[in-house]
Amino acid sequence: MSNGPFDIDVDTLGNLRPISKVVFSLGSNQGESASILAEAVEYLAETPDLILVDVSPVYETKLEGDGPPQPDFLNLVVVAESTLEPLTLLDRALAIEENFGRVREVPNGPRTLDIDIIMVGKRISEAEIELPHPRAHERAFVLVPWLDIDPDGEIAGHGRIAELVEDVDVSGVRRRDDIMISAPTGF
Ligand SMILES: Nc1ncnc2c1ncn2[C@@H]1O[C@H](COP(=O)(O)OP(=O)(O)OP(=O)(O)O)[C@@H](O)[C@H]1O
Ligand SMILES: Nc1nc2c(c(=O)[nH]1)N=C(CO)CN2
Repeated sequence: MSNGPFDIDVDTLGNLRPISKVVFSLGSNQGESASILAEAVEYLAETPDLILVDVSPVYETKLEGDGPPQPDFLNLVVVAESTLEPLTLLDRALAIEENFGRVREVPNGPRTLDIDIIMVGKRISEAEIELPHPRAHERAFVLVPWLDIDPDGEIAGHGRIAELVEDVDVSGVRRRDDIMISAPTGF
C-alpha cells in the first residue's frame, strides 16, 4: 500500500504507481443541491484507488463567468490522493454527473452536478482533459473552499492558492456552516 500521501504505491504485481494529489471542485445549482453534493462526495469516496483526504466547507456562490441568469450554486472542494490516471478520474467524474441526470442542454446553464478536476499531481493536459483546470486559478468558488482545507495548496503554473485568492472577487461567495458534508469513511 501507500508509503504516505502523494508518494508511491506498489500494486499486487509489484509495479510502482505514483500517488498523485487530486483536487476536485463540485458545484450544483439545480435540484436538492446539498444532498446532491453529499451523495457525490460519497460516490467519490467509493471509487477504488481514490482516497479522500479532506472535504471543504460548503459555500453558496454567485455564478462566475458566462451564462444565462440562474440560481446561486452550492460549491465545495475535495482533496484526495490516487494512483488513477487523469482520464480514468475524468470518466468517473462524468459517470457521477450523469447519475444525477446532468444533461448539457443550455451552454453554461444550471446544472444538477458539475465535477471539475482541478489538478492531478503535476500531470498536464492530455487527450480530452485539461490540467491543471485552465480557469481554476481565477475562480473564487474554487480557491476559497480549497484554501480552507489546504492552506499550502498550489496550482502548477499559477502559484499558491493563498496568494491567488487575493486577486479574485470573493464578494459572491458565502460559507454555509449550516450544511455539513464530510467523507463517509473517516480520514
Ligand atoms: N479538468 C477537467 N475537469 C473536468 N472536465 C474536463 C476537464 N478537462 C476537460 N474536461 C472536459 O470538459 C467537458 C466540459 O465540461 P463542462 O460542460 O462541465 O464545462 P463546465 O464545467 O460547464 O465549464 P468549465 O470547463 O469552465 O468548468 C467535460 O465533459 C470534460 O470532458
Ligand atoms: N458560482 C459558480 N459559478 C460557476 C460554476 C460553479 O460551480 N459555481 N461552474 C462553472 C463551470 O464549471 C461556471 N461558473
